[in-house]
Amino acid sequence: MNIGLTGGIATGKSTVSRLLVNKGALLVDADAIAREVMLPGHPVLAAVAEHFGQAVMLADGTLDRKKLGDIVFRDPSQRKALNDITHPAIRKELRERMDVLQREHPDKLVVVDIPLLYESELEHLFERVMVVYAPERIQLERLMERNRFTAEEAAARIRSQMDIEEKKRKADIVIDNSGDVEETKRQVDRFWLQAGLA
Ligand SMILES: CC(C)(COP(=O)(O)OP(=O)(O)OC[C@H]1O[C@@H](n2cnc3c(N)ncnc32)[C@H](O)[C@@H]1O)[C@@H](O)C(=O)NCCC(=O)NCCS
Ligand SMILES: Nc1ncnc2c1ncn2[C@@H]1O[C@H](COP(=O)(O)OP(=O)(O)OP(=O)(O)O)[C@@H](O)[C@H]1O
Repeated sequence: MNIGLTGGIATGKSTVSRLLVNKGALLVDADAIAREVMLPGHPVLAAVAEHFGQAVMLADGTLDRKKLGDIVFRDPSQRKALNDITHPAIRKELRERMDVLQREHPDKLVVVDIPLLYESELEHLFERVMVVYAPERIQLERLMERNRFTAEEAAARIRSQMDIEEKKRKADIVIDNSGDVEETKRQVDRFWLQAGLA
């Protein structure tokens, strides 16, 4: 069995995926793969440097993530360019890892955490989609706190994704993470029972 796990930036996807892993689920993490393809030596990083120029590279040959983020979260056409370069490789790796885990562990729940699942129209890959929800006000607060972003920087990132209310409407399963983590854990436990995984 598999689920796609999504939500908005900083709504709590990592928090919920950790709770699911603690219960025995296996995790594929798109953000982690996105970081791997940006490591020195990877052709995706070379293509990023080619498109955005040396200004987004640090002296040691690694990506200046802050600089690239400032560009792409401000400018939709540059964001599209980055997505066009990175997403095919991320998607391929994601599918491969998901297939291997499902083949090797047919009895386990495979959770695939993808921030841009709906934006990239990847619903068809999953039996069900779980959305981790928190209203935009809380999303903004947590994002500013965690990343030390200004309100403007945090809002630009939120605006670069589909509205969290729309994701909630599309979801097969909603985990509301606007309360404390204990409340979220209770919802995850309930899902686990209802899905027959206990
Ligand atoms: C622009 C980059 C370098 C900024 O790095 P930074 O360390 O500041 O952020 P990080 O990678 O931790 O991402 C944080 C969150 O931002 C959001 N986000 C990232 N990229 C995008 C994007 N292209 N569009 C919308 N939201 C995005 C996601 O919710 C993600 O969880 C980085 O996000 C990146 O390489 N993005 C392109 C790949 C991608 O789309 N990743 C997200 C989905 S797999
Ligand atoms: N229920 C909660 N109560 C208070 N803080 C929370 C709660 N859930 C998550 N947080 C905090 O909010 C921030 C965002 O959570 P988390 O990293 O799980 O979100 P995410 O959706 O995985 O983020 P991203 O989209 O950036 O990958 C973190 O600093 C986390 O510690």
